[in-house]
Amino acid sequence: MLTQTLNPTHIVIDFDSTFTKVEGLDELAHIALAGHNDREAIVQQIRELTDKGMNGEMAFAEGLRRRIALLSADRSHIELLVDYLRTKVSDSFLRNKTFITDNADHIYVVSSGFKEFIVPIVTELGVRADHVFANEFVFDEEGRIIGVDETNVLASDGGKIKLLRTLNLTGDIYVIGDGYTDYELRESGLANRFYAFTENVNRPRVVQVADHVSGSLDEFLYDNKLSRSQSYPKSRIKVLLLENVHPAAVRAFEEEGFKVEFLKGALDEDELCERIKDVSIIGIRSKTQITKRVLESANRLMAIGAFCIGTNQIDLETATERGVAVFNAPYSNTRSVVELAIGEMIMLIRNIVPKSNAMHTGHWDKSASGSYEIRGKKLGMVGYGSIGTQLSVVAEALGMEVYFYDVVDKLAIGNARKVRSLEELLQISDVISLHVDGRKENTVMIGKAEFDLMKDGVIFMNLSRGHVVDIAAMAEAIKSGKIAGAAVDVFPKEPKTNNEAFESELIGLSNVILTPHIGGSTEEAQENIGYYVPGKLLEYINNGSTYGSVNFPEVQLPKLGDSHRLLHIHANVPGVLAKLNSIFAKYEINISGQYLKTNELIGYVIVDISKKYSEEFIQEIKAVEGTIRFRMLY
Ligand SMILES: NC(=O)c1ccc[n+]([C@@H]2O[C@H](COP(=O)([O-])OP(=O)(O)OC[C@H]3O[C@@H](n4cnc5c(N)ncnc54)[C@H](O)[C@@H]3O)[C@@H](O)[C@H]2O)c1
Ligand SMILES: O=C(O)CC[C@@H](O)C(=O)O
Repeated sequence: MLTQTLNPTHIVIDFDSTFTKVEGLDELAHIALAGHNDREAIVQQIRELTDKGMNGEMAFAEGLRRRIALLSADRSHIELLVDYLRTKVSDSFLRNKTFITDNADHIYVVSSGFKEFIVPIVTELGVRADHVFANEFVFDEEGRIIGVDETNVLASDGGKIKLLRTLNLTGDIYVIGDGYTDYELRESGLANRFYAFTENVNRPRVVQVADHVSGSLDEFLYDNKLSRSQSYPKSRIKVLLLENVHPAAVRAFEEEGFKVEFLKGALDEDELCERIKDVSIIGIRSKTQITKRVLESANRLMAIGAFCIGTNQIDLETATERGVAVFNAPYSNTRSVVELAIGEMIMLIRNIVPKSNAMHTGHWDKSASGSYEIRGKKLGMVGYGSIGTQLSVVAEALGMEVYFYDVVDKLAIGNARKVRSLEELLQISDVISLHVDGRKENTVMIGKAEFDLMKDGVIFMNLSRGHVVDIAAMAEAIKSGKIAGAAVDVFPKEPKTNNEAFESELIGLSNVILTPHIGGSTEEAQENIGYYVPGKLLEYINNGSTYGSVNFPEVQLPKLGDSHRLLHIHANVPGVLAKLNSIFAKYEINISGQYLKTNELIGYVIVDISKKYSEEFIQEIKAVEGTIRFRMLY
């Protein structure tokens, strides 16, 4: 196994806000004061006293007595508190119950809280009752709390230090806690290390003096190479979400225990190179350019989520070569783009935009001249992918004759007709709509020559990618009357945020609808994407599955059973699998499942193995020539 045993190290763990997410005494007050007029004010007073004590800003004993005096609780409230605390055990402690149980002889809970509610909670997770050291309440005959057992050293200032001294533990002592009194054990010289525990609360003063900061128990166990529930602590996985992705995405990653940073806008290349250094997952939309330089700065990047359809903003080749998996949302906003395209073509063919603008300046221009129905008109689509095919169906339902040109031989839906060349499509269409992907080769695929081929008075729409059209040529075609109406949603240069100005030669031209790249920006689409993309990324991170990836060989893996999963990404050169297999044979590794998929650039091998293996075995796997990235899951 890759893990060491705890022996002869002892772990001393705090209870309130460490073992559980909350402060027991604060919660007891909340329960006991139910129905009391000043409940919130009193609980707040107790919280402030707790915080002062935890931050080392008030003598502990004084704070404790003042809190008890405010309490008004009895035994029945303690029972309710215990039930409540059962639901508030810190997630990482719950996950690592096996570790706690297996190492119970070396684990101590030392708390300034009270045994009456601590013992029932921690023993359920495997802590020995005789390893719990905490205060005890004094009750009156009716069971009301009237004080603290003053003979207990933990009721006095420096109580944790006095207590630990009496334990006479031999071997190293590591303290895990969120409060200053936990740090004092280290300061006193009794403990060797202090780990500031920040899963529930982050106290800057405590973090500042800590030897280490642990965002979860898994982090502590990982740092000390101890057996744990997570192969790599999720609290160390940093997710950077840019471009105002839907809050559902933030929630999905936070619920998973990842560290999430959220920005409304995009970042330029220099900023991104700096910010991406310690990021494991990045989420972007269409504006963030993930260039080769950005990828080379990304030391820990495992996956990119494009919260949109297009992935042309990502250097996919470099991402693949560096073993970074890319996922997008291929259908989540398709319908939104289609609906906008339909609405716009009707507005344009009816010449509504100049008429509406005139009305806003007080001009009434009632006339049918230059206004048409879309029924019976020829719609020519360039690109017959997800959006093209969906638009084809809706346009046909509105009575249009649909034609399309695609570089790939696509099956026509309904009565849509395939044409053999772009030129032919441009020549026959009354309405032309671009729905090609953003590959580099499509740069300026529509320029002066293509506009010249179009019918006079054509309606032209681009809701695909900005670089596909020569904007100067388009502006000329509008001014000359070749184009009678145009809708443009995407531009060669788009502002990074809503605060940046938009500049274009199309500004001010008649019967032109300009929209700020919002074809896919509906509440429905953004919410769909906000769930879909994190789902894909989490499947990859947690399970290794790459189904739906735009650059990785696709594998849909079964859930990890009672084994460890080894994920090996390597350059697609002959012989890697054979080398890996020879290492498995050499170390007599028991394999329960093996999967391999390759694409032009990389191979992706997934092997489920029994939990018994050595560090040397792992090192040898990592050293196989051609290895790009390696990780373990369990
Ligand atoms: N405006 C927006 O907010 C918005 C929203 C979603 C998607 N998009 C963009 O719309 C475009 C289409 O999206 P999709 O989901 O339908 O993509 P898709 O990949 O399903 O379809 C693109 C189609 O274009 C074809 N194609 C590529 N180059 C071509 C060329 N030169 N000539 C003819 N056909 C060509 C492809 O073969 C493919 O069938 C993409 O660029 C996408 O980024 C924009
Ligand atoms: O939301 C975006 O930024 C991009 C929308 C669209 O262009 C896409 O590719 O899905």
